[in-house]
Amino acid sequence: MCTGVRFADSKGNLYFGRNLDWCEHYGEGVVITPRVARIPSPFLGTIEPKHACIGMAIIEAGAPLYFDCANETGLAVAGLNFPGYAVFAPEPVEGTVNLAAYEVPLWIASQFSTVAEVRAALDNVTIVNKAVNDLWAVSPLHWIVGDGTESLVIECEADGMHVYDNGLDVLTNQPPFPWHAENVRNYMHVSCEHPEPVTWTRDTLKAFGTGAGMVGFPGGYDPASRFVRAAFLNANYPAEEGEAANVTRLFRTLEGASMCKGGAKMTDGRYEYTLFSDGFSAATRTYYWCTYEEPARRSACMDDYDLDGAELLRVAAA
Ligand SMILES: C[C@H](CCC(=O)NCCS(=O)(=O)O)[C@H]1CC[C@H]2[C@@H]3[C@H](O)C[C@@H]4C[C@H](O)CC[C@]4(C)[C@H]3C[C@H](O)[C@]12C
Repeated sequence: MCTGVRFADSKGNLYFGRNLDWCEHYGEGVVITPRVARIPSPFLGTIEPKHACIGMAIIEAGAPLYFDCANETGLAVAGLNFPGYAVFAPEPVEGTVNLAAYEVPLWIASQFSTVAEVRAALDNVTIVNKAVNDLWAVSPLHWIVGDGTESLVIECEADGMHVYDNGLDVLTNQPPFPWHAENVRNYMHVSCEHPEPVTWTRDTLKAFGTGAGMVGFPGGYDPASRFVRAAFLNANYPAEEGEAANVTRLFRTLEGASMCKGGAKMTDGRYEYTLFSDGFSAATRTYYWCTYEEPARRSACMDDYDLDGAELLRVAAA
């Protein structure tokens, strides 16, 4: 499973991150796509970035296949698993902007600077069931896109593409986003406030202690439980000042929905767990990440690299 989260600081700077919950690595690393890079694209010919991007990716056939990425203007996107629901167009559709599913994050982050721009552009986009080559299958993903103001969700199903405004600023996995947005209503009673004593018949009931208002908060690793946890924490986390405190907020919120080995097995018997967490701060144009084995956060600031180059920069292994 995966979980994505977005929020902004008091100045409107985007903080956006995700957990990558899975059972194996793909050789991924932190990759910068500079502005002069020309990325081969099956339907567009090339993608010519308007904005430099940074994110977690593998590089295949000259293209950065981003799991998630962000750009220098403060727009970010993450792909999360959506199996059983994701259906992409079998063929490109003439007269539309045709994107292979693997290039959606790069296209969004390299071409746009706001969610509003992305929403408008998606009116004329077809996401095609096209693999980068014979080595990699098409992943059944949906995407969360965020900026300093808002976020949206893109889901392609058998009945076409859906673009949802996301008033909770989180995403997990299946079922589709509207189901999760309804399901959170089952948890409206969950509160971070300390409950006041109440009288039942002749007894006065007092809370055992802190957290009493959270009884009923779902603890599971299933997508619905993680969605509620991330949405609650994202909504209730107190506003913070400064980069360090906001990055801590991002990673602690993600940790609230993360998966530990031993909790959930995949159908093949392997444990699924949070291989890594990563995130972007638009305030400092810095990408942060940490892994399951090494929780100390590492970082790469876009300003420290040549964003006007033509070559993809693999900054670090995950
Ligand atoms: C497995 C990852 C999603 C994790 C997740 O959401 N798990 C949910 C588990 S469950 O089903 O809901 O049980 C996804 C997210 C991004 C994906 C990767 C990116 O799309 C980049 C390339 C794209 C290529 O087509 C396939 C390899 C790949 C390197 C993808 C492998 C895999 O599908 C990734 C890593």
